[in-house]
Amino acid sequence: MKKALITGVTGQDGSFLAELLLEKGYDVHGTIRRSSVDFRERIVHLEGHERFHLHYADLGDSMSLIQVIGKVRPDEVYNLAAQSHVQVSFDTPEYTANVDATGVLRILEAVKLNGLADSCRIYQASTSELYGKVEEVPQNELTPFHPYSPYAVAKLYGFWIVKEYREAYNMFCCSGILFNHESERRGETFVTRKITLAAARIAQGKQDKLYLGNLSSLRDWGYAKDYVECMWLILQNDKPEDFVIATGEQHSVREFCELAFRYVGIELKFVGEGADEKGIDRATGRVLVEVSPDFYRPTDVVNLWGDPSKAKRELGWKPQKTSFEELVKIMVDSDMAMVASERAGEHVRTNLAEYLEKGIVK
Ligand SMILES: C[C@H]1O[C@H](OP(=O)(O)OP(=O)(O)OC[C@H]2O[C@@H](n3cnc4c(=O)[nH]c(N)nc43)[C@H](O)[C@@H]2O)[C@@H](O)[C@@H](O)C1=O
Repeated sequence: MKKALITGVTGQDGSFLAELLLEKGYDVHGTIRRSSVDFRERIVHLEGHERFHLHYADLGDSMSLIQVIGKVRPDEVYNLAAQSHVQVSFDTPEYTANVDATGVLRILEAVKLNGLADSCRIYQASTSELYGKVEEVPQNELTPFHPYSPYAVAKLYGFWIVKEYREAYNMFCCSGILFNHESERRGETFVTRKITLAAARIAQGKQDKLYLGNLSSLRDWGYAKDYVECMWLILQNDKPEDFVIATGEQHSVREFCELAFRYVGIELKFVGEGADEKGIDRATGRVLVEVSPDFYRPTDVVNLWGDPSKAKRELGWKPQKTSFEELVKIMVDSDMAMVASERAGEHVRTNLAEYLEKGIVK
């Protein structure tokens, strides 16, 4: 039985990957951080599974990583833990560098120090943010990087240190350069989930308005559940290599918004430009979407569009298994049900949604 260790198992990708690896018969170990609030919501259904195990560890703490890797002795490590919010990285740049850059080095060294350099395969969660202020469209594995946020600069170190350990020590370590990938489990402060949650709340009379930043920003959005399959495929490949994972399709934040509101029965019309742009309900004339400069970033990445040809060709991966339209529908349906339900924990989300609405949390 193969053993996998997933850092960041409580996140969107970690939880989907844990499910996939359990289905494939792996013994799955995940690392969690101590927190006074419970953030195990996405994995609570896996707890109690005989092949699912949790350990305390932190990417900022070498000793914890050396210990957990020494104890588990995994065949595969998936390093998905990160401070993953780009806007937050402008407020916490040093923390972001510690976790997203040096944290990757700590994982590599922990594997090496435990004598697993020849046997353990390592997947590093890299990102389309490396392309940042893009130098070509669409972006593939040969496109030059131009990171454009503290998050992206930290992730660039992660990418290069993985490449370095592969070449210097012959380790099987690879980066998946994943473009934006979303789902019903996406954190509520990323733009897609912020929109689907707000659309559901507005449709059910629980929120008045949605405040967003740059509506013209373009992204290549895929379904996270499809993308974790590719993480696994990258580690099953004959040789360690880096891959772009994307759908090959591009949409704006505005388009995402229009579609999400359409699914809850509201047709939006966008009028105005820049910070004055508004999304108006065609039926009632109510302004439902407004732009708030609070959500502008000091430097923003505005034109991401991935070319997944290499992953298709060499891994047999199928992009767009779930289409853009299906993705938005999955997220809206889930949020409509969640907002309508009175289930435990709802109050926590309600408060967060109110904070989002007021711009207290980005
Ligand atoms: C691949 C990459 O994907 C994610 O990073 P991200 O692309 O920054 O994701 P996001 O959903 O925060 O922003 C997308 C775009 O949407 C614009 N935008 C407008 N209005 C709001 C707004 O109100 N909130 C947010 N969050 N963004 C907004 C914002 O300015 C940006 O241009 C992370 O998983 C990251 O870890 C990662 O690696």
